[in-house]
Amino acid sequence: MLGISSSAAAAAVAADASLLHVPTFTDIPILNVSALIDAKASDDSAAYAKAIADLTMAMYDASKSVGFFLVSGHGIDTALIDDMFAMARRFFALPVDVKKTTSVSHNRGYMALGEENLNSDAQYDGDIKEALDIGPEKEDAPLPDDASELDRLLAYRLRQRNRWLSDDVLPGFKQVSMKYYDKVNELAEIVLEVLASAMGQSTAFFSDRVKVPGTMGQLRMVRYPAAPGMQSSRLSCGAHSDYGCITLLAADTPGLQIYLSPEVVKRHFPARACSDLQAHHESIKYASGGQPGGSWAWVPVVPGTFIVNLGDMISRWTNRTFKSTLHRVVHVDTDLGDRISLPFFVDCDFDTEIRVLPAFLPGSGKLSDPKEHVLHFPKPITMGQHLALMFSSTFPELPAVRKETQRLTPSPVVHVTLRDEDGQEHELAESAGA
Ligand SMILES: O=C(O)CCC(=O)C(=O)O
Ligand SMILES: [Fe+2]
Repeated sequence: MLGISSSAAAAAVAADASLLHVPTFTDIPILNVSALIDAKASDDSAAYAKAIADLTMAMYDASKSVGFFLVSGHGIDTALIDDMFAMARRFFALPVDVKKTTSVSHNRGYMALGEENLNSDAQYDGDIKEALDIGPEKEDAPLPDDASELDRLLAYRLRQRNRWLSDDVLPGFKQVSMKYYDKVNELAEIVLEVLASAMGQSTAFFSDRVKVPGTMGQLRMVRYPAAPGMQSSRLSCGAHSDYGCITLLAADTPGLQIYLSPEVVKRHFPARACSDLQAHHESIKYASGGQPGGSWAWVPVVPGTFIVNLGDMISRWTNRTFKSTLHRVVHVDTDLGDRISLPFFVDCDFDTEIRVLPAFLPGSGKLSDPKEHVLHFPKPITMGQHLALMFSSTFPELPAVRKETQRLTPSPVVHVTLRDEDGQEHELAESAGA
């Protein structure tokens, strides 16, 4: 199904029309990874090298232009994906009190409607969604003795063990969830090998930064009730960029919108459509490098594909050459029922240092954009520092984490050097999380 159904027009009577009248991004890049999966399964190193080489340029282009693409040929059984959606629906149909018994801490367990606000600058209240977060079931890697205080805080706050309902309440839920987790995690590893190659690195770049394989994924099940009267001041999911490396999303109902840059709008939409587009001048923050003058666009639901997007860490490693694109969810169409989506977020270990790669340094880097003269992130940051800063802004009731993060991150403000066309340097200060 592409875009939004016609009955959304009726809902638009009540909803803020500018949220709905955006084009559908039918040209979204598609990467077929089946040859790569076959090469890995048969341990054929020549076929593996060829498959990586064949996908590298497409990944580079998709990452540089939109930071969003579809992955097809992924080999994950449709029946498993369908089971996961059906299980998620059954979970959300349970009474809130029962769902709440799985709540552990942020990023694990149940999160009630309105609890998270992904754009607290623009939304007066939390996202119109409820969710369940699941981490790896394998025993988390114990923290090393010399783990920093910040690592300990994050492990405690964000990475607790899953708490399951008893099997009588929801038979098979844990089994299906973990099977799905493992399969999507395997796919994530494959996509990250291609992404590493597009970043000019060895294909093991990301796996080298996860000490215990499979421990840095987070499966989220989300239910968005249709909200016909939706306004831009409160969305199903507020505009945000993802914080980590990549997200693999399964969705069977439209609702996801991404913010396309003016260049992508010009390239993909005819001039007439262009002039009709809404220009959204929201405050654009995070590492997305979003600019006013672009447009929101629906991401089409294409059966048999995962929607993949890059997170802030990739934007940092590549000095914003690869995009960590703003996105949001708008679900007003009651005829479509509740919207269920299954994002799978993949990070690296908390102590991973993110420093702009030499290949992406402005001026000298062989993969950098020749038009780019600014080093956006002159100071490295660790994955953990970035996550802590982001979570403390999206969960307003986490003042303790915010305070602790500020205490444990001695210099959250970094200085950015801007070079103008005459070669003059200008110093600006920015938050390390931005
Ligand atoms: O549900 C969706 O389509 C996207 C959700 C999302 O962007 C997120 O949870 O980070
Ligand atoms: Fe997201």
